[in-house]
Amino acid sequence: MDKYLSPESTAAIAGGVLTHFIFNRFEPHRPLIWLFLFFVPPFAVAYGLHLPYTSVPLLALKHLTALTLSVVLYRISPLHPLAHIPGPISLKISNFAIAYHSVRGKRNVYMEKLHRRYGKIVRMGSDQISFADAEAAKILMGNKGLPRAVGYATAETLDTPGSIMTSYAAFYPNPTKVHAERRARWALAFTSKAIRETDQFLLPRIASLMTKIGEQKGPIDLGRWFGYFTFDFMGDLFFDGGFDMLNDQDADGLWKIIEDFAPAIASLFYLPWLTPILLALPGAKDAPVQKFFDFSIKCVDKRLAKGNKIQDVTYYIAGQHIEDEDKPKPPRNVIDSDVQTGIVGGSDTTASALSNTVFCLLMNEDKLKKLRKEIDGIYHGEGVDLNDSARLAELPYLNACINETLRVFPPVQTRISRGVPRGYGGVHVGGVYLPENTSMDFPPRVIHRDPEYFSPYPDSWIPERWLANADSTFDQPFVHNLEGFMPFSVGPANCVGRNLAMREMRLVLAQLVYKYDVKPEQPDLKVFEKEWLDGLEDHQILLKGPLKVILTPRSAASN
Ligand code: HEM
Repeated sequence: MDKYLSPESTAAIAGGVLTHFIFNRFEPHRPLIWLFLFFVPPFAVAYGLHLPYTSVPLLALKHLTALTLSVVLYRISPLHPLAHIPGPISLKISNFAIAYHSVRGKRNVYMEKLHRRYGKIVRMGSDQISFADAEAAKILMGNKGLPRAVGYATAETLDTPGSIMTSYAAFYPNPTKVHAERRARWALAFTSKAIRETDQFLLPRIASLMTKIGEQKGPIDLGRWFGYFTFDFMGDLFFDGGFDMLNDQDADGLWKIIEDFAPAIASLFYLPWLTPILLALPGAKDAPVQKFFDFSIKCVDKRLAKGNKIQDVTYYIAGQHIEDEDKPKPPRNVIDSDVQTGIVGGSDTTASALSNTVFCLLMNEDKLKKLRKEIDGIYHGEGVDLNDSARLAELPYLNACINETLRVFPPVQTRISRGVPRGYGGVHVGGVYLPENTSMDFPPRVIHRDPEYFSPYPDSWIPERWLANADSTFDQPFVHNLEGFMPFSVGPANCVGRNLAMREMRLVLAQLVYKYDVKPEQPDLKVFEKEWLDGLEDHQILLKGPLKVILTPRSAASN
């Protein structure tokens, strides 16, 4: 006992608790300050108590143990400001646990389980909660809501400060203003007229996709082809072309790079302090994310060299539309980070939605037939060109299939995030108090499958629930509350590419279903389903296993 209560032990333990207090109160972010706080106190104790310096390692061990224990006990204690939010102890102790689930890619399934157990609000980290409540989401992401969580600092490197995503994050002094400026430029690129004009790239890309998939011999991974298509289209949209994955099938291995960095980026979101440390390590320059940055910087170089004659998305986000010489234009690093956000955010999401829609149709042959009947009907009955986006937008069953996929398998599965900024003073919502520095995820997948918003069979893919008079087709009380549908998020920072994505998906699905008979390579649907669901990995980017299908061109007779 004496040993533990010796003056040096008492001083080391007090130092550990004091260090915890300093971390908690001032949140120092610089690794040098941490090193100072970890290792200087043991030296100070040795010096103050006239102990030999050989005692420092043991003192350091006691200091760090006391610090760790103090942190852990505080985080699970009733004194913690998030103590009123239920959740498993393993998650309360540290953000490492949720970061681990993010690396594994099963955060979606895990969060779903936790919400079923604990309710709409779950503590999932020392300063993190998951909030599966549509009303709260609407308030907290609305016009007077909160900015994005500090986790977006992960994307802040010297090369990429402040994309449209990160500019709206809680660590900026005035995120609302900074984001509104960025968003205004982006919005110009996504007006209805601008979207219509993208048909000049979109339609040839879809034609190429349809031809290429038809040319392949044997079963194909259709999800991969959707990825090539959406990526090429983003190249057209941002860089006046130049990506050619449909032709070279990703000879540069760019999809692989994105798949490689997704788990790391997803988990670092919960540990933003770790990013600068990792970036300082030797070899960081070879990290997959750095390769992606290098690639996109070269693309921006080439695009900017072409000047302001091309009115693509980069034209607006680079401020090439600003004629007044005196008005400031976005700096190059902002253009780079905006472009990076756009090409990943616009390609992976749409490819995921397309792949999941095809998967669901393959699992439900009757619904695939129904969709085909609708498409054949307008093509043969009305002579509608299947490039006519406006007409496709009116098709009830096509839209029902897409919406139902976005509901059951939203491409952004569990993390639309917001944070209460430091110094903001905390917020009250739906009877819950969220102190400052709280980060929260709104998980679309969990909200969309809540029977309070969609019922009956909220986990099942039933496009009929989106049709007029749907209530009469169900044998149980019918709920269809669009407040609980947010695949593109809500509020001033919702998805700017929503209408374009819907246009892409309608065109691709209509033409695919019209032109090809699609069957899963795996004849046993139970196995096919299991393999597909097991292969879905939620790393914010939704990674997918192969969607192996056999395509047969529909003969003129069967059309
Ligand atoms: C099915 C396809 C898509 C889905 C499900 C989707 C979903 C989302 C979600 C959930 C957000 C986060 C919003 C928030 O934090 O509140 C977002 C933001 C964003 N998306 Fe999409 N997206 C899709 C396609 C696209 C496309 C095609 C583009 C265009 C290139 C795009 C560009 C963006 C941008 C720039 C933001 C940031 C908006 C802002 O901060 O103001 N997305 N998207």
